[in-house]
Amino acid sequence: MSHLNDPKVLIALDFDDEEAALNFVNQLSPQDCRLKVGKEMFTYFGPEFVKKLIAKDFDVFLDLKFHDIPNTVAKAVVAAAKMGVWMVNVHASGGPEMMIKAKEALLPFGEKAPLLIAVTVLTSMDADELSRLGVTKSPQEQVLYLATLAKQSGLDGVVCSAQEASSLKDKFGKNFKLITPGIRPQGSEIGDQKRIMTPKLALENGSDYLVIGRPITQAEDPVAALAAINLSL
Ligand SMILES: O=c1ccn([C@@H]2O[C@H](COP(=O)(O)O)[C@@H](O)[C@H]2O)c(=O)[nH]1
Repeated sequence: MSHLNDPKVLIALDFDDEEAALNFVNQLSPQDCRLKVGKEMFTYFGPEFVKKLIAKDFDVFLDLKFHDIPNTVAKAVVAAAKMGVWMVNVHASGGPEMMIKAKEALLPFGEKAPLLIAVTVLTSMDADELSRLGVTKSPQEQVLYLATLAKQSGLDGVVCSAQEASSLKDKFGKNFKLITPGIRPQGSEIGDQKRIMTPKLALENGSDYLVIGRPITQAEDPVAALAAINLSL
């Protein structure tokens, strides 16, 4: 279900221990955050774990970043929709045909279809890393290029960094959702993220949802860390 107060923080539940993750989740309210399940937890604990979170009334973003041939990706997003997730994603670099097929596959779910989002350029990548892939555009230009393909393919929004959010909001309007990982409250460890921003600035820049993992889950008091972030917004 979608909550009336539309919590902005999507907590990245990157745990290798299901009990520890559920102990943490049991201290949270769906009014204060949504939850993201990514490749680590899904690979360990699968759809049953996702269903446990949904049963606790949380909106779940299934962050599996599908990238495959159109038929396979379309079937995978249908499986996600049947699980009841709120949001699911694919890689924009899988191409327009793949994105269009995925969107079409969700049509039978009507209003219950999850939001379908395309990953543009990972927030762990900077210009150097992109150039190692043979991409000579800047991260900003490449994000804009892939976001344009996603928008033209009928997707609901993109994953990008908050550094690109204001230009994407200006170009695509308020209904095209911008999901931004690489969020780092002042003073927190940057880790492997390259294109970062604080939670407050990210929202001011046009982010719709802030994906935050380690600054919350690795904090001494994760519940207090979430509360402090929500208060700062
Ligand atoms: O471009 C992307 C896409 C996805 N992610 C995911 O978000 C979280 C970020 O966690 P932190 O601990 O806050 O760095 C993580 O699950 C990634 O897989 C991303 O970081 N960047």
